[in-house]
Amino acid sequence: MFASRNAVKLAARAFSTSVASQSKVAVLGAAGGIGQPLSLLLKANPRVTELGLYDIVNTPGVAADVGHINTLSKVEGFTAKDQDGLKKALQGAELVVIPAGVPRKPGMTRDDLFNTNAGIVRDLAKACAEHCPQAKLLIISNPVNSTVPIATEVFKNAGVYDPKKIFGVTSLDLVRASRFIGDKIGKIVDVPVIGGHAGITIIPLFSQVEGLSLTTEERDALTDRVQFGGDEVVKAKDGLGSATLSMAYAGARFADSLLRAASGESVLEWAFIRTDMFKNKGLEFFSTYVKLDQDGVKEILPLPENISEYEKHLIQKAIPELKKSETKGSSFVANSQ
Ligand SMILES: NC(=O)C1=CN([C@@H]2O[C@H](COP(=O)(O)OP(=O)(O)OC[C@H]3O[C@@H](n4cnc5c(N)ncnc54)[C@H](O)[C@@H]3O)[C@@H](O)[C@H]2O)C=CC1
Ligand SMILES: O=C([O-])CC(=O)C(=O)O
Repeated sequence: MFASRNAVKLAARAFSTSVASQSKVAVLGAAGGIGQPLSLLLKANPRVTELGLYDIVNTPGVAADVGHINTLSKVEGFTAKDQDGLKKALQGAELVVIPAGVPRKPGMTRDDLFNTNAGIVRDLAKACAEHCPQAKLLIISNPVNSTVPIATEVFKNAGVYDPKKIFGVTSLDLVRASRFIGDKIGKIVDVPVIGGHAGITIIPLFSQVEGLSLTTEERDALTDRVQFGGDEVVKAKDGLGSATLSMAYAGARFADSLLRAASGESVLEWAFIRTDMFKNKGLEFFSTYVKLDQDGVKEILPLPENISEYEKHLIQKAIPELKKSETKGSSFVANSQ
């Protein structure tokens, strides 16, 4: 009893303490492997005043369970069977987090999920554009490098697109990079990760970690581990899906950053967003360093000037891959009009 009360306090303390006036967060895919622990962490966040949980199945149980946690936020769960369930989950949302869709099995790439997840994200984005066009969208569903362009095209078609408000969540890459370096140096430091969220498009910037010295072999091995960290979990889960708990942690952290920014704090984050940074290469989306405010992205910061030659080379290799995924996503929406 005492332990569980402390656990809630500890979870609440993991987030910042002053509470914004009203912050409804909707989770689409709330009954899934990520959706459940993410809903739990959001319920423990004192900044969240209301949770709208939506999934095609099983959401009432998740809502009832999470709803017993003794923070003051209201929790409602809806399924596809409920009349206007999706609309009710979305109305009034400040943030919509989307982990809906299928996860990988061993041997698959994230792009292999496109055929199933593209349509799911397109349809959920349509509902967001209709019922909460001002909300910030946090897209977790893979392949992120394509699902963010998909949501963007949907919002453009609906005439409500604001590039400051659509985010691909790449926070898990930062969490992993920080963890793997932590193992080496014995303390937890931030490691910037830029690019995208699939294999070689994931680019950790170890050059930006103050005082870190890596041999070429260590740098190559750590870069590879961050780029293919998702595969490590897929393999270990052996057919039962991909990262869920670490993703929920990373997603809750990113949501908290946006809620803090919404309440007036100046917040710096890394996210996959619309940017002109590589416009000359025809690329529209890239994960990079952003300042957040109450409207979402306030400013996109330039890449650090002192990134290494090795990291510059990784960026050049990632750009064509990113471009391919981006075009695949936007063409999907254009062809499914
Ligand atoms: N961005 C990132 O760093 C990461 C992304 N992912 C991705 O997140 C997604 C979800 O992964 P898991 O939670 O493990 O999968 P899961 O299969 O456990 O859960 C997905 C949930 O989505 C629901 N769903 C399916 N269609 C829906 C719809 N139209 N509307 C609402 N809900 C719907 C399902 O009923 C299920 O409950 C996958 O695409 C996975 O690849 C996973 C880990 C990290
Ligand atoms: O690997 C996957 O399919 C899930 C994911 O995006 C990750 O864990 O980074």
